[in-house]
Amino acid sequence: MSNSTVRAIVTDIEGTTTDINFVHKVLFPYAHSKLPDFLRANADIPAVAEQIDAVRSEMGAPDATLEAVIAQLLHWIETDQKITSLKALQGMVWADGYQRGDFKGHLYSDVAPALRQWKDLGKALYVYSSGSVQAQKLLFGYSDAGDLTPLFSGYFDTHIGHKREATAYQRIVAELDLPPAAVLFLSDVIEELDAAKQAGMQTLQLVREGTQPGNTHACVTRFDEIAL
Ligand SMILES: CSCCC(=O)C(=O)COP(=O)(O)O
Ligand SMILES: [Mg+2]
Repeated sequence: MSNSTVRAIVTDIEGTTTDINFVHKVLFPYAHSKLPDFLRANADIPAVAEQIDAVRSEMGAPDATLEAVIAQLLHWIETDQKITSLKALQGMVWADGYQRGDFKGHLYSDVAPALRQWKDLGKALYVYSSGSVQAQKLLFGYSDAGDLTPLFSGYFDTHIGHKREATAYQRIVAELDLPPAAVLFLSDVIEELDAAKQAGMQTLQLVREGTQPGNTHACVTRFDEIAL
């Protein structure tokens, strides 16, 4: 058992556990190519219809045709918008890709061993990503290190709030029922770390290849440099 003050760890995905290139060069293009036909085929399924209506609402166009909705979604993918309805629909499309073996969820080689070690030390592990909870479970469930979902106690997406807003982190610590200072947030993005720190959480920046280190949060380049 560890004596560290950290009792729970909340990790970002893109740029933290996972190469940004996997998200931008594999997942986003896959969604871009498959989403139009997925929507045309499944628009009447209630879970899909609900997200299509949410897109219309986000567009401020309640009567938008399905083709207009598709065009909007493709534009949001191209411009990497973190819009909850887009993220939900992407998760549905990626499910097919993972299940068919078109790709596996990329994890840096240091991630799975560290997660297992932290879990063995009694730390509760959570994910917080702009990707939907379904997309998070798929990435860790079909990861290139195997199914890591049993390691996690919970998942948060933009339903809890946006990642650059302190209120999202306040809600997460309330859900965890822990003092904020007992929760460590890991991310590559300074604005996310700033928001988590503002909520009272401990923070660490992951400086993976291509990430610019900041000077307001402690930095590591790999999960195995994190001593708990
Ligand atoms: C959950 S895998 C897909 C990640 C994603 O869609 C995304 O927008 C990345 O967001 P993050 O908050 O992990 O940087
Ligand atoms: Mg990130």
